Amino acid sequence: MLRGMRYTERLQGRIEATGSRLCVGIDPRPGDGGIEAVPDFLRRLVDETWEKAAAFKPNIAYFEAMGLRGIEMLGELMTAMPKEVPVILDAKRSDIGETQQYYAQGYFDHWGVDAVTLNPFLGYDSIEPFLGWEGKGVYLLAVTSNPGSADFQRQELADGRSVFELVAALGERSRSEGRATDVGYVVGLTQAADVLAKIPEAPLLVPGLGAQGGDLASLAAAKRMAPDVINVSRGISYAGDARSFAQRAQDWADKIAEAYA
Ligand SMILES: O=c1ccn([C@@H]2O[C@H](COP(=O)(O)O)[C@@H](O)[C@H]2O)c(=O)[nH]1
Repeated sequence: MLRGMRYTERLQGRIEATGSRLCVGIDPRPGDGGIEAVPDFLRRLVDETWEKAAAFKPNIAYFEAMGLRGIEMLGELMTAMPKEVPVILDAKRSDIGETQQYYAQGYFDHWGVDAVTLNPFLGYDSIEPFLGWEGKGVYLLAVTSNPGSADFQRQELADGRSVFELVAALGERSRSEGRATDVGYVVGLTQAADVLAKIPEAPLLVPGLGAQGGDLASLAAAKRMAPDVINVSRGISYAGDARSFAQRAQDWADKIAEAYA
């Protein structure tokens, strides 16, 4: 990382350098080869896609599911990552501030990830331990891509705002306090249509393209300028067609670029 650069500046630089807003999701599912075939899968996925990737997003769940060897593999993956490509660890962490300090230290300091997803349900003091890290970013879950986002996140309050706008207010607070860490939001593409206009300028991590059937039309209509990245996991790793990882990544990157043109 260049000294003094904020996370979103670095991400914007990567988007401009590649012309791509594709975030390559890394969610390994051991197949017939078992767990020991996973490192080779990870190596091929990264080698074939990094030049087209604005970011990588390993989801920690898939590594934890492989036990201690899986955590070791995530460590090896972090060591092997091309330094040009920001890594967003999808961990969706949430706890009291005292404990969150240790997650922040682990992910930012020891593992060296550039950004992490957080669940904001415990409120501002729970995200604060992540906010003092120069060059780092957090993405707060605002409107997730699953149908259950209607249960809380999209509920309307008495003053007409939606709950996800309270999440956006946490990021605004962090900005107004001049915190070192950049705050963005997770907005599922499957739920994005009415949401984007209410979070116009913040950087978004947008999952839901590919296997979940999200439609890029809502992003195209929003004419967004922020350094958003759009995640595709299964649509690259497990599309079940004859294309290589590289071809699939290029195809998604092109479609996303068209939506942002
Ligand atoms: O709202 C959310 C938040 C996170 N995810 C994660 O993104 C990927 C999506 O995988 P696909 O295979 O491209 O569907 C996965 O890691 C999810 O846990 C999400 O889908 N929605």
